[in-house]
Amino acid sequence: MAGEAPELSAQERAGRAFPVSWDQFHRDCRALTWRLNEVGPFHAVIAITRGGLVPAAIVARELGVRVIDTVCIASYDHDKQGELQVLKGISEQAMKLGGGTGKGLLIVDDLVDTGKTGRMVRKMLPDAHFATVYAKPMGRPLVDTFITEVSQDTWIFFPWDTALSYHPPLRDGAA
Ligand SMILES: O=P(O)(O)OC[C@H]1O[C@H](OP(=O)(O)OP(=O)(O)O)[C@H](O)[C@@H]1O
Ligand SMILES: O=c1[nH]c(=O)c2nc[nH]c2[nH]1
Ligand SMILES: [Mg+2]
Repeated sequence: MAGEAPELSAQERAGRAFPVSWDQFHRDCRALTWRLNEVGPFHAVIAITRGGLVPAAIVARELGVRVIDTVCIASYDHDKQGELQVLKGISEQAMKLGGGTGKGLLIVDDLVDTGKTGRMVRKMLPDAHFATVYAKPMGRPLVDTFITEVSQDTWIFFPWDTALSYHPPLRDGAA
């Protein structure tokens, strides 16, 4: 409708930016495994795709877990949150390893934001341990182990979504 303000994306609403480099992400994943090592051992890692794939690989390597499964969920179209869609569920084999309830399984994602994605996977595996690298306050209660909390109005920029680019100086005309 004419005159109506365009709907802001979750990223635009966030306001603050938290860019994460590959180095930083690797360090944060390693820090996460230090904590998880106190909780395990785990029979398998379940990565929430796609964001959970990178931390799942690092965590599984550090913890010596070789069984990795995925639960494929789509919600954000770039930065707009829509209805959750389960594109692929947890495999029968991984379900069996977790005794049907997820006991001894480790769910890994890059972050929890509103908690919508995490809540859906927790329902599938109520007894699993849920770990994320980053957590925002709304999703935090769902997570068993995480490394860094950022405010709800922060958008995290992951290294696989970004590239180096020119950044103008803070003061006008200083370029
Ligand atoms: O707590 P929530 O508000 O549900 O948001 C968190 C989820 O959003 C992102 O995934 P996304 O749906 O963008 O898909 P992707 O992992 O394929 O990028 C992120 O990787 C988490 O899985
Ligand atoms: O790259 C991302 N950064 C975020 O902060 C976020 N929250 C939900 N989904 C997200 N994706
Ligand atoms: Mg995701």
